[in-house]
Amino acid sequence: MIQVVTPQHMQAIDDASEVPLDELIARAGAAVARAAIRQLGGTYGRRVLVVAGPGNNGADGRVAATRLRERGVRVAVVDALDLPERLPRADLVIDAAFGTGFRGGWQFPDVGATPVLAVDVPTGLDAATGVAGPSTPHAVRTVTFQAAKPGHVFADGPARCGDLEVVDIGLGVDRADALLVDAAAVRHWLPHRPTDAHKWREAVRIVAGTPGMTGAGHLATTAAQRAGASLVAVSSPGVDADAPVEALDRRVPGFDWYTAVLDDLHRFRSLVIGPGLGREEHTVASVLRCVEDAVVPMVIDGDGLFALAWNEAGSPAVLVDREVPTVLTPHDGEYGLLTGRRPDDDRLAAATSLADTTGATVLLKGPATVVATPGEVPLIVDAGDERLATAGTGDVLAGIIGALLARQIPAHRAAAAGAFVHGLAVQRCASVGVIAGDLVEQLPAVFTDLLATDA
Ligand SMILES: NC(=O)C1=CN([C@@H]2O[C@H](COP(=O)(O)OP(=O)(O)OC[C@H]3O[C@@H](n4cnc5c(N)ncnc54)[C@H](O)[C@@H]3O)[C@@H](O)[C@H]2O)[C@H](O)CC1
Repeated sequence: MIQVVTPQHMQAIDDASEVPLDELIARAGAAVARAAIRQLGGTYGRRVLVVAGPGNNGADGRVAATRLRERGVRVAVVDALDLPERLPRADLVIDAAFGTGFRGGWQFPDVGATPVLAVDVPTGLDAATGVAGPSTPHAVRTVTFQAAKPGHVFADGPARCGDLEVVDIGLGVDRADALLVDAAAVRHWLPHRPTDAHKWREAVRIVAGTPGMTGAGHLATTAAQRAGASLVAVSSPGVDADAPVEALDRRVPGFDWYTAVLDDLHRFRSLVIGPGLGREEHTVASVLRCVEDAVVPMVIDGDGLFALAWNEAGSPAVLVDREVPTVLTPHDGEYGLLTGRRPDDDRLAAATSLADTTGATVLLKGPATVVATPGEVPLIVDAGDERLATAGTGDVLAGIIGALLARQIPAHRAAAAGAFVHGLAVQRCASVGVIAGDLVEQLPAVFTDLLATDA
């Protein structure tokens, strides 16, 4: 997994390093020059313009300029604080104006259609949050050093950075502030089905869907099945319609259904509760009883999160006493319900603080999803895309995580692996018109490919 380190932490790592700054800059600049040559597809006859600022980012760019000249590239360097009226023509612009030390108020020049290679971060992109300033260029590639920064993965970061290259310049990272989840990690986390498997061994209990919202139960159930649950029993309170044929259809009344759910919950390995349950007072009461008394790991999603938020004592009070893992899956609005405030730009901090106050694993949904668990390094999943922003995809994610919990994967990894395969599933779908059920259909192939790949 790629390490993610905040800019402040990276500064501390730099300060503590025995490698002199000049040497770090020499290594950084050489890496930028190599990336530029790859981007140009050669050196002969190529022209590069370096926009170099007054700090270390500019110094990286000036070293790159020297290296490129040594390789025969025609290089012009312009001072970011003294830009000429007309920029020299070039095949590639290297943005070495400002990096993590940028404080705003400077405009990157208009370079038209010339591709931009950014050093560390495109100038104006906040390396801590990914929020771009008004003139931040859209780089085709960004070369950063030693570790990715949160700004590369959140908010405007991915669109402004282009392809991200993380180069080792010889700094020891003492600890990562987060890790970017990749296929190798998820493959490593997935257990093999034991030869003595039986259908109750990885059984998932689902409470989802109500009259008019029956799709939520269906999607969570089929997702859990396709993510490897050996058996799924589903209840959609008050619904008088068949569950998917392979699932156990546990019909429960619209009120006080918690007794029926808790009755034989010990036979299951996880409980998914919340999708499409509605927000009635009696529903809140049943959800809370389940959260208090459920003896298995659980995923609380959608209206289940609403129920937590409307508990008079507050959600932390219900959750901290649970002795088995809990995964909360809020989007920003649900996070706001739970905490009284939507997450701000620092999404790592937002997810971590909710995890710390509740003791739960928090999966904060977004274009880059954050998974935080007390005592664990936060995980970031950026496998999905905007096609996931459609009705029912959250129900699918909850079902997948329920299955992974039932397969005995620890909650932190189950949540991140769930988000990762959810993202891979959408990558296999059509570019337009994707519906949540399409993701479910892709899951067996996603798992098969993940397990088959060498790495
Ligand atoms: N471990 C690493 O990742 C390394 C990264 N390196 C590079 O160093 C920069 C950060 O360097 P720093 O000098 O701290 O910051 P900047 O170069 O971004 O600029 C600071 C410089 O600029 C002035 N300034 C800031 N904003 C403005 C503005 N709007 N107008 C005018 N002047 C401004 C500020 O006053 C300072 O003088 C990092 O991004 C990497 O590229 C090194 O290679 C070492 C290892």
